[in-house]
Amino acid sequence: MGLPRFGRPKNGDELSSNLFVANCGAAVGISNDDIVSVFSKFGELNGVYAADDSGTRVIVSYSEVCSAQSALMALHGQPCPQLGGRSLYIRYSVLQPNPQELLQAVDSRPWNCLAKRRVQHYGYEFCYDIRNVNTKRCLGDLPSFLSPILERISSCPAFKNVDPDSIVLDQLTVNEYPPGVGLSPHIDTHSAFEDLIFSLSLAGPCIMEFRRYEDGDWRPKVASSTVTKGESPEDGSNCIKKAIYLPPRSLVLLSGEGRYAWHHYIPHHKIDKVNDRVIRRASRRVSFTLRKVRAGLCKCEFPQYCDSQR
Ligand SMILES: O=C(O)CCC(=O)C(=O)O
Ligand SMILES: [Fe+2]
Repeated sequence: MGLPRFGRPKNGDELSSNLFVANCGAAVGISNDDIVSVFSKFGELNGVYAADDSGTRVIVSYSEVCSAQSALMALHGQPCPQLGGRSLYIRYSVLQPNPQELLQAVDSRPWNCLAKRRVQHYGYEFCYDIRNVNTKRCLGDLPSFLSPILERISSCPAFKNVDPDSIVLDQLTVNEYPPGVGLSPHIDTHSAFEDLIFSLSLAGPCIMEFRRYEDGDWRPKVASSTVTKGESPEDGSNCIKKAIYLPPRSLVLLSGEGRYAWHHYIPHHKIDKVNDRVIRRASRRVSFTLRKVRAGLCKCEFPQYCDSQR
């Protein structure tokens, strides 16, 4: 899979557990051991990597963001006596997930075939018959190919004030949709997962529609054989709708009302209309849905949609 790829954070205040360090490296007489000995004073290191072929720029990767923060504050712009008095230039650097590598990683693992799409589950299996996870059977830790994504999520400034535990995600469902295949309107079972649900789109785009049904569901309250026009998921005339476009490499986050009270739905279309543009679905869309399995009962403010409160 090659060396990890790092880049400048897009968002100016994005912290990271990785530092880009310039004026430092073999070409200016500083060995990797010297770098490790200076930077390891601030916390546990994952490694030191060449940032490019210059021999003067390295990436110092820590296990914890706070270690990187302390090292940056102490060492940036200061002559460093242990490194021959050189002044280091330091900034944060983020691990960049490589979409091709993520797709190769899942394609090298076995897929489970559902009627119209293929899925993989990591952490815990999601059982479609009960719309819940089997918490008694842990499938193990999330795979290492997810690390760059998990790191980007945990270092995102939007989560500066959230309980850090709420973004320790432990369940991944990978969905592969052929063109024309979508997903019926649903709310992820409240008792199965915590509040934050992330979905990363890869390979191809789609529209995700959000629907708020006042009576709780799109399904008729009578036997399904009597479904009439106006009660199919396609129709959706008895709800408020909002749609968002999910291009490849975008990450959508469902939380609060959007996670607990709105159905999400991927229309079974080969073509989507986005404003006035017509967007053709690619040969496939692969999504990585990341969630945290719920430990107790859901206590959300939307009891009409909540299986824990019914
Ligand atoms: O494909 C997606 O982005 C969403 C998948 C989803 O909603 C689910 O697995 O519950
Ligand atoms: Fe879902």
